[in-house]
Amino acid sequence: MERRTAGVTFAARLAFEDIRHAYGENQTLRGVTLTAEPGEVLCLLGPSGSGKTTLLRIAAGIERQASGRLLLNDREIAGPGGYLPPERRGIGLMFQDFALFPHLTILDNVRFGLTALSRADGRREAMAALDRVGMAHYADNFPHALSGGEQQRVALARALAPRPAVLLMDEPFSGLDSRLKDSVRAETLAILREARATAIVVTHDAEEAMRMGDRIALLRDGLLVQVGTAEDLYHRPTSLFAAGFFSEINVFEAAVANGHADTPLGPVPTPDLREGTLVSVAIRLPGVVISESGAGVPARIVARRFLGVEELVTVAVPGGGSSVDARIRAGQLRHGARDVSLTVNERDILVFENSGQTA
Ligand SMILES: Nc1ncnc2c1ncn2[C@@H]1O[C@H](COP(=O)(O)OP(=O)(O)OP(=O)(O)O)[C@@H](O)[C@H]1O
Repeated sequence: MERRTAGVTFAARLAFEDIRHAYGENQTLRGVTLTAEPGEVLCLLGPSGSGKTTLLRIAAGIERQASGRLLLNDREIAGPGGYLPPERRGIGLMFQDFALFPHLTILDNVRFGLTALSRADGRREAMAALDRVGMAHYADNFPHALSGGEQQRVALARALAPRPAVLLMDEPFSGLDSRLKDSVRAETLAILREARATAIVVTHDAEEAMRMGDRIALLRDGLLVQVGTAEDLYHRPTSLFAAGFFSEINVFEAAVANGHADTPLGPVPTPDLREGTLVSVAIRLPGVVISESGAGVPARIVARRFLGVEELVTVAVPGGGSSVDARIRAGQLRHGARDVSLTVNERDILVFENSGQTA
């Protein structure tokens, strides 16, 4: 009997080439070019409505793009040259609610995608997939007997059982409570690594993207803003938007004068920018250092919020107009402290030329 995924290499390259799509007047994707490399976990990150799910639906073949090409291992699977229907792509899907069929056993749920196999082969493959996620002993149970995290693992087994060349996951952990989320996420990542699957994971949570992704593709309004490792996006964001997505920041607008941009926290050198250039200076919250004695910009504490390990402090800077936020180690500042001075860690300052973008 023919294997449904026969001929497909496990761990494939999936390339989006200038993908455009619209729903009526709404331009959802405006030319996205992006490649998921074999065996990597690529996270699609972006705010609600940025086009992440649409891109995933196009990859799966549920949606057909208006223009552009989709290539699986250099073979065009959607585009002017042809269109391969979803069931022949060897691309697996795991959606947000990962709904298991309540009336089927765990084994039958996993076997569901293996209909091209003989009964015995289907059972063997499904058991192997369940074993991989540590759920083989639940094979004869029904979904309602399982916790949310266990159900998620079964859903992962179901998605991996047909050995997809690429696995697409849309907010796969959003249904789990936050305590469970961390462990299930770590387990999922380990299973993806072991299966050496290429995976594209959609999330709107930057920390989740940093935890899971070998690389992260940041989307906004249907455009790819930046793609790179977590370190690239955190340390070298190319826009104020990217900076604001990966860290909490204070933002100050300024015009470059005498090689500096003036901020309420002091002048920031801008050696590469022309005089008069309008810039946004972003200062990460943990980069604002507060002390009760010592040099720095004088400021007054206006609010403090205890957050456990850290404390969120809001200070007013005389003549600064707006307030400044800082994240400090809890207990570092005396209870009742009022007049303080501020300095800034250089590595937490980012300067962006203004081009009409907002955080
Ligand atoms: N079937 C549809 N019909 C009409 N408009 C749609 C449809 N699907 C998506 N859209 C619109 O396309 C845009 C992008 O949606 P998409 O779901 O791809 O974004 P997203 O980044 O995944 O957002 P979220 O995180 O909220 O799921 C949105 O403005 C959305 O309203």
